[in-house]
Amino acid sequence: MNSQTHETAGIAISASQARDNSNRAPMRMQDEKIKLSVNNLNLYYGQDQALNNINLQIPEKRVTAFIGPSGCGKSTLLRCFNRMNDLVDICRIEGEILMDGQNIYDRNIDVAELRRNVGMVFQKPNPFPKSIYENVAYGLRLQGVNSKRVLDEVVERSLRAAALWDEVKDRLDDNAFGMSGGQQQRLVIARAVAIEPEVILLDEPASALDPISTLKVEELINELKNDYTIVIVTHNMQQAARVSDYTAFMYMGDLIEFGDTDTLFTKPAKQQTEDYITGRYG
Ligand SMILES: Nc1ncnc2c1ncn2[C@@H]1O[C@H](COP(=O)(O)OP(=O)(O)OP(=O)(O)O)[C@@H](O)[C@H]1O
Repeated sequence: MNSQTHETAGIAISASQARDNSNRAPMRMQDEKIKLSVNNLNLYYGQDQALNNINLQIPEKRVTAFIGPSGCGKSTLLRCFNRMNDLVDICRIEGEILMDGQNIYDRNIDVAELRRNVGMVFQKPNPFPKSIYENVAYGLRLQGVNSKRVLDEVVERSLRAAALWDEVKDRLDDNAFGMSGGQQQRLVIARAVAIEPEVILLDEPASALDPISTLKVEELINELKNDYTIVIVTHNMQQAARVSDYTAFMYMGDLIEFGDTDTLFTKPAKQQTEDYITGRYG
């Protein structure tokens, strides 16, 4: 063990244990198909620059985590992938983000269509004040799907995908507000999955949940990556080590280091990454 690995031993053990438990093959970026490619991205809120020349490639059907201290730009970068920042008047973007080779910031991009392909789940579960069934069916109804047979199928499939079906199948007509916080968060994930996006963005999806619900959401993320490209923002480094295949460490709007999660946590290339994962700041 070299000195760097020694110094990061606390996290290194958690990361490797987490990976031992998950049967994941070692990840190599050169073997991956790239889903999202961030090229020379600068983002400003008014006069303040929040992202500085970010270059990053997000592999398909893998989990990529963004970590870093509060205010470093993790959520801002995440929100670039479904153009949520368009809703902030003072926000301005330079550079490009390619999804399957197409710049999502091109003038002719249909942003509503983009957001159907890039679903998003927030920190606080936000079900609609409707039944469990109608929460999941919502996106399809918006698309004009009214066939009960189709909706029934999609609702069941999505709730199964979100590991929630067995818990709620006998109370689909109950209001979603009667569910626990952890169930609500899985319901919101089912709602996102129902419209079959290609990418799912998760912004601290477990930070408002108890440890058991957190574990369920983490297990769910591990399942979902079979079908979806997942990008997750988390404050919790053990969580990043447990759920992600690749990790990006950000600091003050810069992408400091990006790599496969094992390497980043056990042999970080940059001193700043090592300082952060060993708890020296943040
Ligand atoms: N809507 C906004 N208007 C102006 N500035 C913003 C806006 N949203 C974020 N910022 C600023 O951009 C910077 C990055 O914020 P961001 O929320 O992306 O960081 P973060 O790493 O996700 O933080 P946290 O972990 O605390 O959620 C911060 O300085 C923040 O104050």
